[in-house]
Amino acid sequence: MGRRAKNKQGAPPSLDEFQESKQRKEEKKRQRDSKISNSKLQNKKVKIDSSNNKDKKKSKKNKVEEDITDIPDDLPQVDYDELSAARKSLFDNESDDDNEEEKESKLETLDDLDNDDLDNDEFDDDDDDDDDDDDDEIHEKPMFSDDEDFSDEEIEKVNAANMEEYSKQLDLEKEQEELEAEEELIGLNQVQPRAKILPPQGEDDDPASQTKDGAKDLTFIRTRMLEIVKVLENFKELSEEGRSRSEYIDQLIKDICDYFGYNPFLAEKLFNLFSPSEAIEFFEANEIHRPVTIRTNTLLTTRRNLAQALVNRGVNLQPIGPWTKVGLQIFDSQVPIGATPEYLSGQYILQAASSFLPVMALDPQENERILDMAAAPGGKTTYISAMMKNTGCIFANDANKARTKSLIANIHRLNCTNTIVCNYDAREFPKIIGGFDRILLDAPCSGTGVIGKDQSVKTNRSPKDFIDIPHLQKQLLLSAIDSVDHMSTNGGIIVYSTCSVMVEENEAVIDYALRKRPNVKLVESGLTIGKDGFTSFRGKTFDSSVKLSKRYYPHVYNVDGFFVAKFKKFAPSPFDKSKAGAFEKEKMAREEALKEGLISDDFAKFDDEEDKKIMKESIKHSLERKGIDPRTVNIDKKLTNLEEKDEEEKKLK
Ligand SMILES: C[S@@+](CC[C@H](N)C(=O)[O-])C[C@H]1O[C@@H](n2cnc3c(N)ncnc32)[C@H](O)[C@@H]1O
Repeated sequence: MGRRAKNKQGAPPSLDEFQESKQRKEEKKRQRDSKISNSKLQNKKVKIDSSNNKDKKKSKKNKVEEDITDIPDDLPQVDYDELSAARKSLFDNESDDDNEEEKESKLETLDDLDNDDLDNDEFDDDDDDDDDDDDDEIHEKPMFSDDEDFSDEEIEKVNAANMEEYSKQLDLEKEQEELEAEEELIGLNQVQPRAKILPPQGEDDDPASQTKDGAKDLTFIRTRMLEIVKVLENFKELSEEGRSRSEYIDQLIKDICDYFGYNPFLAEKLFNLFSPSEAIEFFEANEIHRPVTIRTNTLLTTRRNLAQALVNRGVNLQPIGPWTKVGLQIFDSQVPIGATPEYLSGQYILQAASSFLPVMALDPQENERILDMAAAPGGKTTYISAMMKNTGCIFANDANKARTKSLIANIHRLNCTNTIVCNYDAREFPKIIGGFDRILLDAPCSGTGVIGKDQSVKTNRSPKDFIDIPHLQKQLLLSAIDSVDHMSTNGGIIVYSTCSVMVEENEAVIDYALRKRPNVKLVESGLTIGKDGFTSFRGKTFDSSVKLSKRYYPHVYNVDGFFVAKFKKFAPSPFDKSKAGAFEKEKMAREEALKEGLISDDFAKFDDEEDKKIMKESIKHSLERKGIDPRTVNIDKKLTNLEEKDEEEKKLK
């Protein structure tokens, strides 16, 4: 786990707020950088007078107020005094403004809330303090107008009342601490000339990178990362003579591993996606949880009614942003969000904001036949169902039987009556059934977009994953394409999505599908936010239409890292009627990939010896569970029998 994750962070701001705050931070960072550079050039000790700082703080606050009044009309009016904000950026050497600190202190309470989507135990807490009085209040004091949906002002007014208590908690001590840290950092930059930031040639690391007891000095490492980024962005002027760009990059990646806790392979892969400074922003964003968000189940309620009910229970919330009419962001709550009567009766689902996007791109219509190929635990299936107003038919499939339990539970809770759950390897489609109007393939992936939620990704991913996973994704996508009806009146649509930021799992997969299935094309996703997909990456060029796909990053949009691409099938293909199942497809794909040199011989093979050991253990446990002493059974023979049976089944297939 990374250092900042350990110091558990509060929930960051809403998407719009996040982007505005980001712009302000960047401007301040630029000013700060030039200030530090000047001070270094002059090699003078910068004395920070605390009274000056107070003035500076005041003027900063005035500046923010000016900024707020400058918000264009088309953006939602955000009252910064009422909103929660992301924790102070690791590389932001100064506090943004007083409001930010105020927001931070308000958010301390949010540390208990976790945005682990649908399976979150914390939210499933049954400790529900709601009582009937609260419900009565809903009827006695309607807080929202009768419009179809509420206005942002309405929500903010109510939130203001709820948040008043928190807004009084301005933490002056914290402000002072931050100013001291700022002073210290400027001092550090001064005594360590930029020219000498790399360890001396031939030495493993700078002795100063360790504390007295031999541990990594994280303050030193953090400062060095910042300095290396500056050098890389102005290499000609700032690099040390005789040191190459790759030496700086190597050191930076080592520091990223030490500071944030990634394995070197993944750190480098992620680093390569961005400019050096943006990479640091990305790594930083992975240290904080994304905001807690819920999706209104419009089969049972409206967002306005839901918001009113939750606000009356003491939940501080706000619409996520203008791009969704069903999402609400939760700032904090006096009741467990996963156990309110509204939750239990299916009026909402805890769902990451980015998970709305593929369904919005799919744009399901009433009375259509839709396949959700990898559906568990059902966040997207239930949204599709709501968009179809419970008409038509959804096949919600998942290969993992255990996971279909939570899929079924969510479908029931959210009252989706147009859904059939099935449990196939989705590569079996269209052999099982084809001719769908639309298909969503929310593919299994490496999870590199959701590191903020699952820190284990930092150390678990290896080069093999980025061969095996895309290999499966490609087969699944071809199956999706072959299972769609190109004659569908309004459909013929396939949406491919992942919660990964890796090119191998995204652009490379959809480019592969375009090459293998010339009867599909990429079309506009209809999504109003997102960065364009890459059309080239590190020497690889993709079809120019790949630009139509959308990328989402935590540091840009304050949502999970995500990828969405929308295809339209306009002609049949010989594969539509293919009776090849998963086994044949895997075989064909493997042969093809071997020919193309995409995979090596040991690809997706198991270590037979290792495998045998595990199987023996499992047979032993299974005997014990049945009350049989394993010593009385010939386990080797049992294993051989099992292997023979397996081989026979394969042959039969
Ligand atoms: C990203 S998750 C899906 C999340 C889901 N769409 C949602 O919104 O709740 C990917 C899913 O793919 C499933 N999966 C993995 N391999 C599969 C395959 N070959 N066929 C079908 N499903 C598969 C996994 O069990 C996992 O539930």
